[in-house]
Amino acid sequence: MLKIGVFGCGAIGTELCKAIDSGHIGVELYAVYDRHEQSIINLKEQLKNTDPKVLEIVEMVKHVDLVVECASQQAVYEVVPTTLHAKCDVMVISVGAFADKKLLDTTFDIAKEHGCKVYFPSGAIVGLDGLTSASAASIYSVTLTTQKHPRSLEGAPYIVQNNIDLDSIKGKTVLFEGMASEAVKAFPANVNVAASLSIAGIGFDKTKVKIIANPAITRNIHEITVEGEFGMFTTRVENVPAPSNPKTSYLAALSAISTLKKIANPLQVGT
Ligand SMILES: NC(=O)C1=CN([C@@H]2O[C@H](COP(=O)(O)OP(=O)(O)OC[C@H]3O[C@@H](n4cnc5c(N)ncnc54)[C@H](O)[C@@H]3O)[C@@H](O)[C@H]2O)C=CC1
Ligand SMILES: O=C([O-])CC(=O)C(=O)O
Repeated sequence: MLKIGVFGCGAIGTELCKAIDSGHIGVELYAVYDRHEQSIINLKEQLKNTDPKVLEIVEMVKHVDLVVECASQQAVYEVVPTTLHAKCDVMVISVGAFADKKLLDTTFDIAKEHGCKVYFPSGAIVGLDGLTSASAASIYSVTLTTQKHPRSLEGAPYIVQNNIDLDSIKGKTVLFEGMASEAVKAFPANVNVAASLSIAGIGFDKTKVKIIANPAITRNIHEITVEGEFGMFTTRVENVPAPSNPKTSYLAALSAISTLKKIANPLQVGT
């Protein structure tokens, strides 16, 4: 059975570990890690059947087949190279880190050299299957429009640096319009989805992103429009936020769970 290490015991890591613990995925939860001990304790309290070891990444990769990074863009710099050098596969949730072209290129090179896989789940968006299919021919444009409640944007570097008072936003307000390369740095905990779109499609410097604060909504809304040689499609998802982290959509946790199921399953459905 595939041995899994989960790096990051927050909203996504906890849902993923609970799903593995339920026995429905068919993989073994071998180890977990978080820089906050309390997050590990909280996660472990929710497991009924397994008691994973707590191992830092350097130790974790000696024992597992696949590491799931669900921590932060900063963690990707530590977790991904260490995992691949140990000849383990890695699933990355904080995909925005790969706006750093050097990191993306290095990751590709190490993975290729060691015959490892790097998985980027669809996360909180729908439509990556269509974009992946469409990218076998020319893609003309990819646009992401994200709407979140102002509370979900708290602490983002863009908000802090521009002294934006989120409490004063009373109606639907466009806060950011630009390319994915800037968006994932400006809102690192809000639009990692822009990074997955960029990697699947036409890259970080051509994928357009609009971020809207909307105090009237309770869900995280992501709309995607893709135009290309294949024609055109639009998708829209209204995501229920994860209970313990309103920045994150519950669908992102489900996407990590489903990607793990896909890895463990001999049948592969979808693009
Ligand atoms: N690809 C996608 O569609 C989505 C990606 N995300 C990203 O996934 C990641 C996880 O999301 P959540 O579980 O909601 O976050 P969270 O904030 O609930 O949990 C993250 C956990 O990782 C730990 N952590 C962060 N950096 C660390 C480091 N360098 N070393 C050790 N532990 C570290 C934190 O202490 C925290 O317990 C975040 O980067 C988030 O922005 C979130 C939603 C959708
Ligand atoms: O969960 C979401 O709605 C999207 C998100 O936070 C991200 O992509 O970082």
